[in-house]
Amino acid sequence: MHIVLVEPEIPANTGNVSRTCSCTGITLHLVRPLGFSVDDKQLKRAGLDYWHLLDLHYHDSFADLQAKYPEGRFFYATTKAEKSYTEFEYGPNDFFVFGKETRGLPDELIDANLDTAIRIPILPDARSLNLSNAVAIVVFEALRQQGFPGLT
Ligand SMILES: C[S@@+](CC[C@H](N)C(=O)[O-])C[C@H]1O[C@@H](n2cnc3c(N)ncnc32)[C@H](O)[C@@H]1O
Repeated sequence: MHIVLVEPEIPANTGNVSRTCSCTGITLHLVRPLGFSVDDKQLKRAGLDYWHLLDLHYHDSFADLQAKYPEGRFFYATTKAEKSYTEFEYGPNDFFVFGKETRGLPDELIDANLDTAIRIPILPDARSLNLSNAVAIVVFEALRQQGFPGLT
């Protein structure tokens, strides 16, 4: 599976997501521009000593990434989705796309992909979950559905 962070801004969040990906064998894609340097201390600290396990790819734009994976099925995590993340059956070649901390995913991207936009239920008055927590919730549902492949 693949996690895509579109223009992440907070290094500790990307560090946490890196660690989740390292521990589960999920590929991480970072779409530029990033709001931090990849040498950032907070990024490294959150990822601890798991970096050697991480399959990490950088892309100059989301369109670039999609062009590299024409067979991929893309799910878009957003509070604006109508469907819950539990409504789909996920597979090993799926991509899960997450937006930046301040603004989320661009409206045009969501509007063009409403059929595979997924929402984690939260209270109506709450704005959103933390990015790295949202990633962990979705990833572990997808892994659970597939019997936690290769994990003990
Ligand atoms: C901090 S949130 C962005 C908040 C932004 N103000 C917004 O309204 O989208 C960062 C990312 O985490 C994911 N996220 C956070 N809460 C979510 C939820 N309840 N359902 C689905 N995705 C969520 C989305 O991918 C979002 O773009």
